[in-house]
Amino acid sequence: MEKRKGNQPTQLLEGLCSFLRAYIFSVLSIGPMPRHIAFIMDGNRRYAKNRNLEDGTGHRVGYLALTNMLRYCYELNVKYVTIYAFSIDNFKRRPEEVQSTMNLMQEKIEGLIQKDSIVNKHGVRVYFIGNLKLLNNSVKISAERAMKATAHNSKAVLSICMAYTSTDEIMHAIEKSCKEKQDEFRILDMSGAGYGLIGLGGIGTDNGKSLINLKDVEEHMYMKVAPDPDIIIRTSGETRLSNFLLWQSSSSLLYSPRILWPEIGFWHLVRAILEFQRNFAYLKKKPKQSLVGLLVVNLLISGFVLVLCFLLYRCMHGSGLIFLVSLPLMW
Ligand SMILES: CC(C)=CCC/C(C)=C/CC/C(C)=C/COP(=O)(O)OP(=O)(O)O
Repeated sequence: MEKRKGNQPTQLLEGLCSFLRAYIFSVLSIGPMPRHIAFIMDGNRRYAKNRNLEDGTGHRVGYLALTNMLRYCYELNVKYVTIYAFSIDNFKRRPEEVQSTMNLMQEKIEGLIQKDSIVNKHGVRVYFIGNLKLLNNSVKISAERAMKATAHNSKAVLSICMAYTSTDEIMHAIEKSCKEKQDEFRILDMSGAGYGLIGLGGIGTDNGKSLINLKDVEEHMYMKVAPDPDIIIRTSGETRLSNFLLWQSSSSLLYSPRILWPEIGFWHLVRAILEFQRNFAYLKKKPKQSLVGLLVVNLLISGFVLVLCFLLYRCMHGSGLIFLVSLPLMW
């Protein structure tokens, strides 16, 4: 009984926050919305180091930040989310560190399979993207189980890039495409039907046609499960892509807030989307639209947030005067 009473203010606050988010999201939706957001979750170890926390704590807090981000994305109806969870280069870290990161990943992947997990709650299908052969056996089995367990979910797609780099993805796609073409030739060779069906003069001939084309390669990219990302968010202020989605990011907005991944929050996502909307015409090569709509969106969000903060402050402290005085500092 006591427990329920103690939880009431928290529940009330949570309800208020989700109402506030719903309002802001509906205002944001006036503008063009991203279909696919990708995250480079940079700065987990630095977060722990800056706070003298144990090794690995940064990644645990980082996972909490990730679940919040996913929730906001799904509330916003962003259908595709991709995360850079572990790069092939990360295997070069100290073996104990790699092992403890893998243990954490496995624990979290197992968590995704649970009925009440964030992905099952929102009907999200999970894909593990990358050279999964490089993962240790138990993590690989968990990843495969999670893909199978969520295969019936169809509302959204979460791509978890593990043992991934873009160069590896591109090499893999080219190798697969060449192998596929070689197999086609072999079958035609054996049948004696000639190469007319695939429009080529056979292996080794130079008739001006490529052996493989763009479509073949794209067909074998790991990331073919999602459209190209509209926004890539990389924390810790870094503006490099670090071998992440290089093939897919030619028209993506890169947003790099100067915070470490565990510190990422709702407002960073809102800012990234506003930035995407501001640059939409440039990114998508569409004719420029009037900025009035965006201005209205900004004003509506800012006005609403200010009024709400003012009311909250009044409820908690009796007077809103200090709030109004400290407003310029907060903004
Ligand atoms: C379900 C699932 C797979 C969850 C992933 C959880 C999670 C937060 C992974 C982060 C992994 C990672 C190597 C981040 C980069 O930070 P860093 O370690 O490079 O930190 P630094 O930038 O401070 O060095």
